[in-house]
Order: sequence, then C-alpha cells, then structure tokens
Amino acid sequence: MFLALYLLVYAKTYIYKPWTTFSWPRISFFLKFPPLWNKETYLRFSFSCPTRKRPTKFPSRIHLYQQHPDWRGKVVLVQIANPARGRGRDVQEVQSETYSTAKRINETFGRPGYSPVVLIDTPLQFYERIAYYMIAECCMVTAVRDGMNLIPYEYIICRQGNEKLDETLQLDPSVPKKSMLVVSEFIGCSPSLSGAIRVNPWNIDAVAEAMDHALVVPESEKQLRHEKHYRYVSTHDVGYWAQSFLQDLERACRDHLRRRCWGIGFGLGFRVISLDPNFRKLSLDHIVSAYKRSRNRAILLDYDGTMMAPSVTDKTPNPEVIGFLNSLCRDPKNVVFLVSGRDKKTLTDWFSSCEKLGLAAEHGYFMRQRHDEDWETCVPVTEFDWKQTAEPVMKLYTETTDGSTIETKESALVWHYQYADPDFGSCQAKELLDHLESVLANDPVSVKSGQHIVEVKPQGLVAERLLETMREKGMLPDFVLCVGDDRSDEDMFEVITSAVAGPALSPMAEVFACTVGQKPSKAKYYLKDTMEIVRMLQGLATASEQAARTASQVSR
Ligand SMILES: O=P(O)(O)OC[C@H]1O[C@H](O[C@H]2O[C@H](CO)[C@@H](O)[C@H](O)[C@H]2O)[C@H](O)[C@@H](O)[C@@H]1O
Repeated sequence: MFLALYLLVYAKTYIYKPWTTFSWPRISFFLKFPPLWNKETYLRFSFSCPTRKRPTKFPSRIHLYQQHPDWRGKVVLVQIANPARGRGRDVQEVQSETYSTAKRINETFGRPGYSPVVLIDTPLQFYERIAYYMIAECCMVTAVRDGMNLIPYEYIICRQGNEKLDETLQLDPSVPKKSMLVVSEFIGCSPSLSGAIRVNPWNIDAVAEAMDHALVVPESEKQLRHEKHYRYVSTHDVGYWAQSFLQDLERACRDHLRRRCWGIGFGLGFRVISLDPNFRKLSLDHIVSAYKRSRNRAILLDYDGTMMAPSVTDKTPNPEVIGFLNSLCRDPKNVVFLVSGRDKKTLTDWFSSCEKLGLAAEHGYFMRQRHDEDWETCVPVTEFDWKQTAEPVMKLYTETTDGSTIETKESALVWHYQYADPDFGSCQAKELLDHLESVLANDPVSVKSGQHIVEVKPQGLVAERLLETMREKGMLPDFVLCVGDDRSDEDMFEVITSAVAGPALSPMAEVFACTVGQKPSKAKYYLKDTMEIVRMLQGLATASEQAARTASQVSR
C-alpha cells in the first residue's frame, strides 16, 4: 500500500527553523506513528492557498485516478489544509469545494479501509509539517500565482535529512536520498528548480500526467533529481543571497556620486535611470562644425529605430532618407555604412538606389562596400550548431507567448514579440534573454535584445572591421559618427570610443557615438528620437552639398 500525501496550505504561516531546534523524540514518535509511516509508505505533499485560485488542485487528482486506475488502492493523497488568514467569500468557496471534492474522490475511488484522499484541516505543529516533508515521495505546488514559495526548498532540505534523522529512522546513510517535485511554472522558485517537473496548473491533464510521471520515474532518476535540487538549495542559502544583494548594491553605488539620476516616463512606465555625467544631447552646431573641419570621415548608421521610427509599419526607406544618404555618400571625404540586423536581400532591395552606400547586413556578418560589389562574409564562423540549442528554447517561448514569432536568418535567430501583449512580451523577453545566455554561454554567439526582439548572432565587430579597411586604404578617420538605438549597437559604440588615441584613428579624431533616447549607453551622446537623428543627418548632408558647390565654383 502506497500512501501519497499532499498538503493544502491555506496561509503561509511557517517560519524556517534550523534542525537543532527540533524536538527529535517528537519527530521520531510522529514518524513511527501508524498509519503515516512505514518502509513502503509513499507520501505526497501539495500546497495551495484558497485566495489564489486553484483550478487544477482536485480535478487533476480525479484525473490521476481516472486515467491511471493502477494507482487506485495504492496511492493515498493527504492534503493538509492550513487555516486561512482571510475570511472572504472566495476563501469559504474554496474550502467547501475542497471538502466536497475530497468526499467525492473518496466515494468514487475508495473502499472500506482505503480513502484515496485524506484532508487534514486542523493546524499542524511545525515538527509535524517537517515530518511530512521528510517522508513525502513527492512535493507538489500548483499555485497559479505566487511570489517565491519556499515550500519546495524546505521539502528538499528535509528529504536530504542529516545523520541524526538517519539514526532515528534507522536509515542507511550510504543510500542516496531522493526527492520529486511537481511545481507550477507560475511560482517564483520554479526557474531555480531544474530537477522539478514543471506544469501549467491550469492544464488539468498535464498536472495528472506529471503526478503519474513523478510516481513512476526510476529510483536512480529520483536520486539524480534530488542531487540537483539539493546542490542548488544548499549553495543558494541566505548567506549567498545576502552576499549577492550586497554585491549588487556596491556595483550600483560605485559611481553613484559621479552619476546623475533622471526620472523618465509616466505612470507605470516611470523609472529612475542613472547616467554618466558626460552623457549629453548632441548639439547640431557642434557636430556640423566638427564635420566641416574633417577630411576622412567614417559614418556608421543603424537603420530600424534609428532612421526609421519603431511605430512605422512599412519600414521601406522614404525618399527623404535615400536623399540624405546619397548626399553623404557622394562626399569623397566620407565612407558611409548602413549597419543593420536586416538580411542581405532586404537591404539590397531597399537601398538599390544608393550606389555608394556600404551595407553591413545581419549586424555585419555580411558586408558590401558598394552597390556594384559582391557581398562578403565577414565573420569567420561556419558552424551554426548553436542554432540547435537556441531554436528549441525560442520555440518554447513562442508557444507560451501568443503573438510572438521566430525569424530565421542565415547567421542569426530572432525572437519577435511586437505583436504579443506588451507587458507579458517584455517579461518573456527578459526571461528568454537570460535563458539563452545561460544555454549558449560556451558558444561563439552573442544574445542581444532590440526593439521587440531577442536575437542570437555570431560575435563579430563590424566597426572594428570598417576602421581596419579604411586604414588599409590609407584613410585614417579624423571624424567618426556612429548612430544606433538598441543593445545590438552598443558594441559599435564601445569599439569606436575605445579606438580614440589608438592606431585606427587620426590623433585629432573627433568621435560621436550617439544613441536614440536618454538611457544608459556606451554612447556619449543622445538625440531624442528618429526625427532628431534624421535632422542631424540632413544637417551633415547639407554641409557636404555646400562644400561640393563651393568646390565646383572654385574649380570653374
Ligand atoms: O539593426 P536594425 O536595423 O535596428 O534591425 C534590427 C532588426 O530589424 C528587424 O526587426 C524590426 O522590424 C520588425 C518589423 O519589420 C519588428 O517587428 C521588430 O520589432 C523590429 O526590431 C528584423 O526583423 C530583425 O531581424 C533585425 O535584427
């Protein structure tokens, strides 16, 4: 006879206490007290709170017995209902639903001497709860929302036990410990428990399947899963968290006195950002006069979000953009490159009328100096094995984020969430970024976020390569302008800023790294939006046209 136990905690009233404060004789007595403990008894715990709606709690148990009749008579699910903190109508509703469903399960699947569900609705002593943890084969937490939920961590610690417990229960200390967790994907601790079976608690069938799976996995797998759980819990203890908070605080405060803080945005979008005191708005007069003084100019321009507003649906460049790009390219002192995440074909089609414009497609993986030249592959990467790792992860987020899609480029994979719910999409994007960074840590790729995208692309620095090409041609830039709007452009800013006083630039070089909007950036300058960027580029184009007119008048 297997006894499975699950707990319904109506309120989180528990406090962590170290092992040393336990009353060993009481635990020992409790564990030996029939019918809760014998060598063949399996216990299952599950926690929930009535104020967080529980769609799948009991229905999934009914499904377990319906779909897996083998467990009837072998599994007893014990649910411990802690007293509710609140007394609202919803609390009462959940309580009465809990009682009536437990009754129904017992009537349907029970028999004399066997109740598949045991519902304990009196408060448990702390030592009793700990004892339940120790003997539970599996802990199940199916809350549909919860901040952190420490129950799985406590369960793991209890399952690991210690010497004293082994001695009390006459367990062989050399036998590896086991633990099984079924947890809701909506609770805070879920991402940290890589050995847990994660479920969507709204999906009754999936929860029943997970319960069944937790019962049937081989013993060796239960041990491996426990090893994973315990390794995490024992290394990420209170000391670890305190230390990491302190480190974060130190990092945030390091340049605090030097930095300026700004409140930006309105309502829910309001946030305080701290910016380098040297970060300032780019003055048109300043850049135009530096432009006029210079002889060899390198100009690197991002496209989406920089020259084209994110809100525009048709991203095809308008005649105004084509016009000033051509004016800039006609100036013999300029080398102009459009550096975009877009693919070769899109850039070729869009900029076919800009004959002298250099194009860097897929963030510089492909480059073409002019319209009549062939594309070259610039990054020495031929292996794309990382796509096999990245794609399934992106697919997972696409399935759970309605409106999101995956774009497959020759060198990169992009997860788009422009058409997903904005808040949920950006939360998912943050998670995906972390997830991809951790699984691709050893691959030669970088994971970047952009305008409603998360992109994985080969590492490679387009700005470095462009400066190198100019140097090979004997052109040492004395003016560098680099404009971009998102994280994928930060590498360019870093390269050109750190090239100052190096061999790639003239010692007199003036460098303008400019981002769009006021935000933490490696760029020294910002302009408010794409309109201001376009105005600035038009200003430079006008300066080039004036210089060309003056030159032609002089030569006549
Ligand atoms: O380097 P950029 O020129 O800024 O290009 C970055 C990405 O552009 C494209 O995505 C953008 O446009 C999409 C619609 O046209 C929009 O849904 C998305 O939110 C934008 O970021 C392109 O699809 C990506 O591959 C580029 O990396």
